[in-house]
This record gives sequence, structure tokens and C-alpha cells, in this order.
Amino acid sequence: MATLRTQGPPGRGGEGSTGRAASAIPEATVARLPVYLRALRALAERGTATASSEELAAIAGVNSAKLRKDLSYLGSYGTRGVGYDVEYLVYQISRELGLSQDWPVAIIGIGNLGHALANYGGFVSRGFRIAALLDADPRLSGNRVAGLVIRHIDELDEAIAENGISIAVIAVPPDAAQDVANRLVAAGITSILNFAPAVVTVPDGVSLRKVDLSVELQILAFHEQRKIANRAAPGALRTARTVRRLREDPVNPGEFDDASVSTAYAGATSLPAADCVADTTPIPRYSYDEFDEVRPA
Ligand SMILES: NC(=O)c1ccc[n+]([C@@H]2O[C@H](COP(=O)([O-])OP(=O)(O)OC[C@H]3O[C@@H](n4cnc5c(N)ncnc54)[C@H](O)[C@@H]3O)[C@@H](O)[C@H]2O)c1
Repeated sequence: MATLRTQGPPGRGGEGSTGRAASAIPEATVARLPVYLRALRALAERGTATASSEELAAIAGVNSAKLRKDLSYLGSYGTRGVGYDVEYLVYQISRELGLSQDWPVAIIGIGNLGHALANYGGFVSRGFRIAALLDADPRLSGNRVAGLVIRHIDELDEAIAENGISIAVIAVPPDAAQDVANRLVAAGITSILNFAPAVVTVPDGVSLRKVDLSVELQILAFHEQRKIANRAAPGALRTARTVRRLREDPVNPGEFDDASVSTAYAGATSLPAADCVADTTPIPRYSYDEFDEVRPA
């Protein structure tokens, strides 16, 4: 469970009501909230005032029962026959994610990646303002990027304190990442987003997230390889088993029958439909709470 906590908004019944004072939100739900937020913002930009859970789930690319469950953690249940109030849900999710306030962010390492991040205009609308740029190369000190002066890393403490920064991005080479993380923690930073492909450790109380593009690409390569292997082995039923697991989805029991499993498998593998039969191997049933853990990635 994430430490994020939600306080139920006022009101009785329907959208926005909650019977609970405060409840922990599962980590997997927290990870999906930004996806819902993006979907809701797209709807708001189109002038949509209300959306059903099915509409919202389709845009967000998740199952609608899961979406309803996720939103219930925020005390948001929608109104029967009407759906969710788009604007209010944007407010609720933004508030839960701490986006209703402005977060100043420091970027450490103003090379290729640091430049690109500093110049990216999309952070501001999501509540993040790049407030300080720091680098160890003295030749960069004083240069301007995106209107900000690059400061030497030795000025880290001042830059953090002057701007009230608690979130920092590491964009330095891997061998410098741990040292930079240590300096950030010593300067009072409590949340770090690390782009360097290096194992970085931080003390308790400091949140660390990692973005590793090569790992993401490796995962895609793995899926590509599996697709090729499936095509090369007609009749293989590995994917059918995965699809069957969807059929066993305890949230939507019976939604996928054998025929739709076979069709989905044929579509996923480009195999003739006749070669694709549903895998009838018994698989364990899980409760909803276990669903995130067992669901295939
Ligand atoms: N460029 C990309 O597309 C990309 C993508 C994903 C991840 N990354 C990772 O992000 C990191 C940065 O990549 P890049 O391409 O921008 O590298 P880069 O060499 O262009 O820039 C690194 C910057 O970090 C600075 N630096 C080095 N040690 C430092 C320290 N101790 N304190 C402060 N600054 C320091 C350097 O002076 C340099 O300006 C690397 O770890 C890389 O693997 C890069």
C-alpha cells in the first residue's frame, strides 16, 4: 500500500461522496492515477462535462471495473446513469497526486538529456516548474537554458534552499549518479528521479524513482521475440493461456468465452484461427485484491 492518503470530500451520495475518513491507496492505483488524469484532461479539452467509467476506461486503456475500484479509493463513485464529473475528478486526482500545488524541481547534469528536460514545456501544466539547473562542468556555469542560468554543482545547497526544492532529477553519467544522489540528500532533497542507468541507494524517507529507457526497450524486445516465436510454432498456446486468464478475470467473470479467446490469440499471433484453441488448463482464481499482482504485464 502506498503512503498516499485520501480524505473524503464533503457531500452525500453520488459523485464525490465517501463514507470513509481516510484510506491507504494501493501503489498500483497510484501508478494509474496519472493515466486517468491525462484521459480526463483530454475529455475536458473536448468540452466533455461527464464521462461514464466505460468511456474513461477505454481512453485510459484499462478495464472499467478496475477504474471504478481505483476511483473508489478517492471516494469517487460517479453518479448512476450520469457517470463521473470530469472537472471534479481532475481536481480530485490532482489533489491526491499533490499536483494542485507548484513543485519546483532541480535538474542535475545539463548535458543532452538535462537540456532536453529543461526545455520541455509539458511539466508546467502538470504542476512541475524547473527551478534550478546544476552541473559539475565549470564551462557550463553561467550558460542559460530555457531561461535559467546553469549553476555549478558546488552551489547545490544554496540553489535548493533558495527555491524550496524537494524534487530533483539526476541526468549525469552513471558513475556519478550515487555521488550526486548523496549530495542531493545532504542538501535536503527528499524525492529523486534518476535517469542514469546505475543502481542508486538512498536513505529511508527519500523517494527514488528510476527511468531506464534501455530496460523499457529490452522489455519490448522480449515481447517482439515472443511474437516471432509464437508465429514460428503454430498451435502454441502460451498466449491463449494469458488470454484465458483475462477470461477468468474475477472482475468481469465470463466476459471472454472460448471463441473470443481463440480469436484474440489468432489476432495476436497472426496464426490461422483453426490453430488457436483455448487453453483449458485450470489456473488459480484470485480475489480482486490480488489481481494486480497476478495479472500478466
Ligand atoms: N541522452 C539520452 O537520450 C539518455 C536517455 C536516457 C538516459 N540517459 C542517461 O542520462 C544521463 C545523462 O545522459 P546525457 O546524454 O545527457 O549525458 P551527457 O554526457 O550529455 O551529460 C551529462 C552531464 O552531467 C554532468 N556531470 C557529470 N558528473 C557530474 C556531477 N558529479 N555533478 C553534476 N553534473 C555532472 C556533465 O558535466 C554533463 O554536462 C546518463 O546517465 C545517460 O545514460 C540519457
